[in-house]
Amino acid sequence: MTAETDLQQETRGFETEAKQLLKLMIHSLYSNKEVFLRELISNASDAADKLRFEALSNADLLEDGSEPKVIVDFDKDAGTVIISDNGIGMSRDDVISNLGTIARSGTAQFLESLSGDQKKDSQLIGQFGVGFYSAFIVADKVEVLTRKAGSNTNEATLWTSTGESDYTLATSEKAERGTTITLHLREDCNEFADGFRLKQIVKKYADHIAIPVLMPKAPELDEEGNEKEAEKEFEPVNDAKALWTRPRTDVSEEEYQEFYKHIAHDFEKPLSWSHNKVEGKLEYTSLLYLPAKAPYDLWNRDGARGLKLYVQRVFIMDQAEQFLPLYLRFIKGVVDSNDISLNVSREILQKDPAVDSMRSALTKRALDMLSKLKSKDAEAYAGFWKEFGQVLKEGPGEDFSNREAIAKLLMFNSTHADSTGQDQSLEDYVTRMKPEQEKIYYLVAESEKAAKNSPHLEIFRKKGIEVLLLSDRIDDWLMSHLHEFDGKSLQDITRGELDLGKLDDTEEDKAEQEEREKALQPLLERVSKSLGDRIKETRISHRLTDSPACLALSEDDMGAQMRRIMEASGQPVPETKPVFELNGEHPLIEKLDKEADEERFDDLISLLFDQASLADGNELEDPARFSRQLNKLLLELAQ
Ligand SMILES: Nc1ncnc2c1ncn2[C@@H]1O[C@H](COP(=O)(O)OP(=O)(O)OP(=O)(O)O)[C@@H](O)[C@H]1O
Repeated sequence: MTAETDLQQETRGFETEAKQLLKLMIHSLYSNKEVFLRELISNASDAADKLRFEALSNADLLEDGSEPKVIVDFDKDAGTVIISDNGIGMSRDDVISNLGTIARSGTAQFLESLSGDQKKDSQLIGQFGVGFYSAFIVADKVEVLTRKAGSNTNEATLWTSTGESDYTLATSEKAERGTTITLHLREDCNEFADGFRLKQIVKKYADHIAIPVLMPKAPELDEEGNEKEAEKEFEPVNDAKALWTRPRTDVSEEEYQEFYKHIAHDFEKPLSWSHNKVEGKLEYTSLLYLPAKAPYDLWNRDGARGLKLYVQRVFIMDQAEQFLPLYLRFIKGVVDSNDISLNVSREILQKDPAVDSMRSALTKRALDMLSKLKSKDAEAYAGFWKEFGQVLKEGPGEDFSNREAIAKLLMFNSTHADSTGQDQSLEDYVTRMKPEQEKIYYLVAESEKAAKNSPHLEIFRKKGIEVLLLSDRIDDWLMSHLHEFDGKSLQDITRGELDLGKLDDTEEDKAEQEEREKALQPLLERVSKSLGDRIKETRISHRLTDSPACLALSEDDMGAQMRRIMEASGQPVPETKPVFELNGEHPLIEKLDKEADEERFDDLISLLFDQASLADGNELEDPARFSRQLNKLLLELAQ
C-alpha cells in the first residue's frame, strides 16, 4: 500500500441502529439465506437505472459507453462470490452514508417493534427491507470496491467489514465505473460458491431484471473429463427485458411475484396485481401491485409511497406520488410513459395534465383491482382489509369522484349474525334490508364492544333491523363524507329524533304513543330543569326498549369520536350538549315521575344522565359527584 493510500485509510464504527439491525437480520433471515443475491442484484440494477437517468443530462458519465450489466462470479477455492455492476457507483461520502448508516426514518421505532420471536421478526425485517446488509447472512467479510461514474480511476473507495462493529475505508483504484462486491463466505455457506447453485438463484430472483445478469460459462471438458484451460467467458442468464414491457401472457406468476419483491423491497408475495398497456391519446404501461402486508411506515403520511416512474423504459424516479392519491399509498408498482419528457422533475409532474389523466386512470385501475379481489377471493380480501382497510377509509373524503366505487370496497362490523370483525360490505347490507326499509343505519362508538352494547341498538334489535357498527378512529370522519350508497341514505342512529319511517309502528300505535308522551311532559320539564345546562333538551326516546335513558346528538353536532380525536390533538372543539332521551315505558322513569323529594329526584336524574354518558364511552364531567351520588343511593338501599 502506498503512503498516500495509508493516509486515506480509516476505521469507522457502524451507527448504533445499523449494528442492531445487522445482528438481528443475520439471525432472523438465516433460514432464507439465498435472498442476499436478490438484494445485491436488485441494488446493482437500481445503480444501472440511476446511471442511465443521470447520463441523460451528462453523457460523460457513461465513460467507455459500455452497456449496463451485472456480473455474478465465484471462486470455489477462495470461497467467494463476486457481484459487480457498471452502474452509478459511489463516492467515499456516498459509501459512508449508504453503507455505514441506516438513513431511514422510523428505524428506531422499527427496532423497538421487534418482539424477539424469530419468525415474526424475520417477517418484519422483510417488510423493513434489509438490502445491502443481507450480504452478511452468508459472508463473514464483505469488500465493496466502488467508483462513482465520472470520477477518476484512482478515486475509488474500498469498504471492508466483518459485519461486527466497524468497517474500514481506503482510497483505491478501479478502472471500470460501478461497484464490485466480494463476499467471503462463512464456512457453512460454501454451497454458494458454485456455478450451478448461483445460476439457479439468479434465475429464480432476477429473471425480470431489465439489464443482463452475466455468469461464467461452464468450462469445456477435455476427453478425460478435465476442465480445459481457457479464458473465462460470461453469458447472460436472464431475459434482461423490462418485465412490464412484455405481453401479459408471456409473464409467469412467479415472475410477477419476484418483480414485485424487487421493486417493493418486500419479502412476501403480493396479494394481487394489474398489468396494463394503454394506447391512444396517452400511451403508457402500468403494473400495479397490492402488497399482502402493510409496511412499517404506512401511518406516516409523508413516508415512502407512489409508483416507480419510467419514461420510455428509462428509470426517472422512485416514489412518484403524483400518480396515485394518498388513500392508495399502499399500492406499489411501475408506470412507464411515452408522453412525459425525459428530464421531468417532481415539480413539473405536478403541473402536467397528462399526469392528471394518468392518475385518474390508475386510481380506477387500483380500485378495480381491489374490487376484483373482493369478488374473487374473499379470504385474500379480508387479509387486505385487515392491513389496509383504515387507509382506504380515507378515500371517500379525499376522492369525491370515486366515492361510490370506494364505498363498495368498505367492510364493516354489523349486528347481522353478530359478526365479529369487519366482514360485511354495504352491498351485503342492502341485500338484507327489509322491503319497507329506506335507510342504511349505522352507529359509531369508541370500541367494538361499546358499539355492540350500545343502548341505541335496542329498538333495532327488537325490530330485527341491521345496524353497521363502527369503531375505528377514522369512522366518524369517514361517515361525514359518505352520505348515501346505492341511492339509500346513511343514517347515524344516535343522531336526531329517530324516525324509522315505514318501519315504525302502525298509526294506532303512534297515536297511543303521542298520548303517553303528552302525559310525561311535566316530567320532561322537571328533568330539564334539574340538569340545567348539562343538556340541550330532554325528550321521550323511540330508541330504547330495555335501558331507562340514553344520550343523542343533534343532527349537525360533531360526533363524540371526532370530538375526542380533536381534543387529543389539542384543537379547539365547538361546545355541544347532548339531548337526554328517556324511555317512557321503563319502570324507573314511571317511579321518577312520582318522586316528590326534589333533592332525591336531582340525584337520581344526575346518576341516570352520567350512566347514559358512560354507556356512550364518554368520560364523566364530574366523576366525584357521580360516586358521591351513587354511594348515597347504595347507603339508602343497604339500610
Ligand atoms: N451496487 C450499488 N451501486 C451503487 N449504489 C449502491 C449499490 N448498492 C447499494 N448502493 C447504495 O446504498 C444504499 C443502501 O442500499 P440498501 O440495499 O441497504 O438499501 P436500499 O436499496 O436503499 O433499500 P432496501 O433496503 O429496501 O433494499 C442504496 O440506496 C444505494 O444508494
